[in-house]
Amino acid sequence: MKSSNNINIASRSVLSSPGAIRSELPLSLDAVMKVMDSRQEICDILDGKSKRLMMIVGPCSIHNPDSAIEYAERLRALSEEVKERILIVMRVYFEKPRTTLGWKGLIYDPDLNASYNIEKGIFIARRLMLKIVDLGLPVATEMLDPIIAQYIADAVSWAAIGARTTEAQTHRQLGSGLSMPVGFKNATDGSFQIAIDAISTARSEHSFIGVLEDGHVGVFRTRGNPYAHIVLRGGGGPNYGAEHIAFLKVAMKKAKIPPAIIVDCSHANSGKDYRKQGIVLRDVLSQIADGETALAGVMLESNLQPGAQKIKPGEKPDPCISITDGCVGWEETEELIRMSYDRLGEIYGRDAFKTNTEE
Ligand SMILES: O=C[C@H](O)[C@H](O)COP(=O)(O)O
Ligand SMILES: C=C(OP(=O)(O)O)C(=O)O
Repeated sequence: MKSSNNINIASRSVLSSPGAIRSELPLSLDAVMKVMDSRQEICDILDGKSKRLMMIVGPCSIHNPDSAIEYAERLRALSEEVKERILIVMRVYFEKPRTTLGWKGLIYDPDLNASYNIEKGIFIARRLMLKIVDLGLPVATEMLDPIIAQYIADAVSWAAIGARTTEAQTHRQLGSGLSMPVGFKNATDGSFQIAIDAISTARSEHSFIGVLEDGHVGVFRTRGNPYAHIVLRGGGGPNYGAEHIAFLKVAMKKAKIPPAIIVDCSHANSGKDYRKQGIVLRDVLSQIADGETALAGVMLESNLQPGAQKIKPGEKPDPCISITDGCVGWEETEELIRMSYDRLGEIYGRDAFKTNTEE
């Protein structure tokens, strides 16, 4: 029969519902407590109640679950050592927003060969997130597809809305209903007004259509997310300098948004050169030393090995090197985190952090 529909659809298939996958891979009570506790720690940092620096650290994208676990084990051990002054949250990114075309992340294409076994990708991603939570590391991820959020959000402590989607109503609505603090990136051209608008929007109530636990379509009514905040990622040059922060704070005040800012040391802030992330981090720490209290956290793109590689058809990529943006390697990651720990001790004095460990 002639149809006016699905002209450009090559095929469709059923995907297990969020509820089905979540009950096959449930979050234990202990994991729920860990997620809730770390979300609260992040809120305390964003509120300025805790002087700790949040460091969101990890691969640009995960393409090999075993390497991600090895990375998480190292990061977990280090996070224990620095926890008095730094809250480490691991970047566990499974969805990549592309400028044009490219691999879209482990959830979309877990076999890295354009076979797009999305159901397999969701299982791998959720299993991995649960393992990382069990290890004791809070998880950060980008929420790109609003439906995918239903499959993984319960394991996530900090969410990002990326530069390419911050302006979208869909993502602002999604952010308004997320249970964890959500960071909106500034636009790819470097302007931050769309992020400020996104934050005000996500802090408000919304009604929209989404997918329910059982896979049916439903209407969601949200309360608004009081912990929507900004992430500066640069664009057309860096935007983390003291002059940018001062300018941004005026705009945030005007929009009645609390002054909590995260600086992404990668992307356009490093000119996409992973070796420059340390420069950004050091600048942020200097601003904190100069008395800037709005800088709540930083993001570092880091992997077991430094740099990036291209996926070659028919070849397995090195499991320890990024297949998206270049990352600092483990050695430099450790150095940067330890340097930040020492610097924060110098800035605030050792006693300033006591309340965080005496709980
Ligand atoms: O963080 C990753 C990338 O910067 C983002 O996904 C865009 O990548 P692309 O410009 O290579 O597509
Ligand atoms: C895609 C990312 O960043 P942005 O949205 O800032 O490009 C990312 O952090 O992986």
